[in-house]
Amino acid sequence: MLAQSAMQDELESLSGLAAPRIVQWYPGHIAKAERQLREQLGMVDLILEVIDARIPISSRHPSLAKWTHGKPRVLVVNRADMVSEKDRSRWNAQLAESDQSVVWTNGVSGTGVGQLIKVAAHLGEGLNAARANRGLKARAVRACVVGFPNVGKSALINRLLGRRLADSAAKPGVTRSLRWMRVGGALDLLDAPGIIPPAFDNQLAAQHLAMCNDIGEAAYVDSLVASALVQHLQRQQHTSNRSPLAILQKRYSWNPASHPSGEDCVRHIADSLFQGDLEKAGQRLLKDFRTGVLGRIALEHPEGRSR
Ligand SMILES: Nc1nc2c(ncn2[C@@H]2O[C@H](COP(=O)(O)OP(=O)(O)OP(=O)(O)O)[C@@H](O)[C@H]2O)c(=O)[nH]1
Repeated sequence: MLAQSAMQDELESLSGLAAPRIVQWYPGHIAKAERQLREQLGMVDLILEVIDARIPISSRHPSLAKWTHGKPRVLVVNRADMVSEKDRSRWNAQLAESDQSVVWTNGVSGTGVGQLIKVAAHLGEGLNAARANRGLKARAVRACVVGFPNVGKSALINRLLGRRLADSAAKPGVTRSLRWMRVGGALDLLDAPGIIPPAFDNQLAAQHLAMCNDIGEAAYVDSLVASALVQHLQRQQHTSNRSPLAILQKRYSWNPASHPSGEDCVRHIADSLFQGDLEKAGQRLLKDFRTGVLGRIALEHPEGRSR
């Protein structure tokens, strides 16, 4: 799978962080959805694997390659608007080395969706050429949209359909059942609920998913995840006055010289805005990150280092 070694490097390089513990639940409806999805995969021609541009390593489902048995997969890197152009081109260079087609999208504005339809149509032509050779009639290409919760699958499907059919909301676990939808005459789409592995062996990947709110039904302490996020940003060594840390300092009058650690930062916000309530401070900080108030921030980089 793409960048597995980079994933190890990236995640190991974070091991110095104060590590919040992420306890993941694997509720019955997710287990059922995964079972149904795996049954449907036999009927599918093409996988549209949607990942989060901020965490292109941690948001790849570890079992997908095994389940899809060499079927063509398009890597749909959604939330392209949430990372910088520089980060996108660094990832592009790395992703170009894999044999998967890669399309960057924005599920809200629809940027990249036309390209995605073109790539799917092209793969569909190959499929129908093979069918014609076997004396079979041409048919719509069947594509399945797969990914972690909250990465933007439903938003993308609505963009592909050109109308709002799939429920899309800023919280994980909105899509609860599988259903087929038709895009024009040439593409059938299977919308699937977000899937997560039954357990997270790698707590650091789980932290990244928690920071981005892509983890589905999991339990974690917001203040600890927020504090790990601040420490992560501190390691990225931005220098500009529009860097995430500079925005944080200005927004919360936070002085890292007197309050140096991520935990100090959360505590400072708690004391100054929330009468010492660390959880409210953690939630505010995570919201700032997730809504882009702190700027465009990629948490994972292809070189295997956080920056
Ligand atoms: N900034 C930004 N937000 C996006 C993008 N794509 C989706 N979103 C937003 O992210 C939130 C989650 O999107 P959904 O489409 O519901 O995600 P999902 O993967 O279907 O979620 P589940 O139903 O939990 O599996 C919504 O508020 C979307 O508007 C994107 O490319 N950029």
